[in-house]
Amino acid sequence: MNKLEELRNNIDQVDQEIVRLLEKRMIIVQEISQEKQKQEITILDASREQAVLDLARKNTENPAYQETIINTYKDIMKNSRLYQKEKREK
Ligand SMILES: O=C(O)C(=O)C[C@]1(C(=O)O)C=C[C@@H](O)C=C1
Repeated sequence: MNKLEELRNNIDQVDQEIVRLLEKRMIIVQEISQEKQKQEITILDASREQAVLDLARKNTENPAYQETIINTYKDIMKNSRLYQKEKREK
């Protein structure tokens, strides 16, 4: 295996874990969504999103990766809101 293939194999393994964890996160999002619907709470909670971003920043060890990881989290939460919105419309 050449170096590029080997590195891409490493990414595939990490991605497998990421997908597993994202699915785990979505199961919780689904439960939160139902609970917020029951309590008639809006989907967007800006202060909670800020807290999630603060924690992600704190958990990032290498400052060089911070911006990328924060942007990824913004995307994750944007899609989490989209999922919740689509569920409510059904
Ligand atoms: O914690 C919530 O209330 C959620 O709906 C979950 C979540 C998230 O994906 O982390 C999504 C939307 C909210 O704006 C805040 C956080």
